[in-house]
Amino acid sequence: MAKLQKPVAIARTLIGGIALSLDLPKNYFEQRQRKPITIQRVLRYPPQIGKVSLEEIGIGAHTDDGFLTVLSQDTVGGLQVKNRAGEWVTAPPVEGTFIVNIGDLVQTLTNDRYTSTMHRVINTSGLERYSIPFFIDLDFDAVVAPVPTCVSEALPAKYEAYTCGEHKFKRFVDSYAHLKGE
Ligand SMILES: O=C(O)CCC(=O)C(=O)O
Ligand SMILES: [Fe+2]
Repeated sequence: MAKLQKPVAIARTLIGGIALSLDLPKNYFEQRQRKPITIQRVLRYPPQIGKVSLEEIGIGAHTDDGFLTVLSQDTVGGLQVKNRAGEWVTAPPVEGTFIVNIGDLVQTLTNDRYTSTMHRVINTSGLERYSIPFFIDLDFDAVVAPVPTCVSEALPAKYEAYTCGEHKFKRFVDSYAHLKGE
């Protein structure tokens, strides 16, 4: 439990900061996070040796489908992040720090002012890698649409409203080929 408290506290602080950065009250998102969907996972990446096909890497290129991800990784490395210029850059482990990814919900809420980070893991270190991502979303039925301060006549809303649960479900189905079309 103690281990979970740190990412939760970091996420809460950052979520307040994101609201303030958008000229919204600090607790703006908390009103939609009374019982937010949260998941913490432990991931193990076996080492990959030789020529690595992009279809068979540790975790393929994706964005996180929630609000924020607070990730701790061991010292092995392998996480890569796509920057705005479209280049893959490494996100090396830095002791005592967490990596924070912006998720899809923030991209919609901010009308693309903040974009969800494309990232992937390729573990060619020859060692096992472990990471522990903590995902925090909104309430299942929270409505997600661009917030008023990110919409103007010059910058109309780019997204139709959807619920957090709808988006998570859609992304879940999209990531498993056998569930599509059911
Ligand atoms: O293991 C990592 O560094 C990233 C994990 C990740 O991107 C995910 O679980 O969504
Ligand atoms: Fe991810």
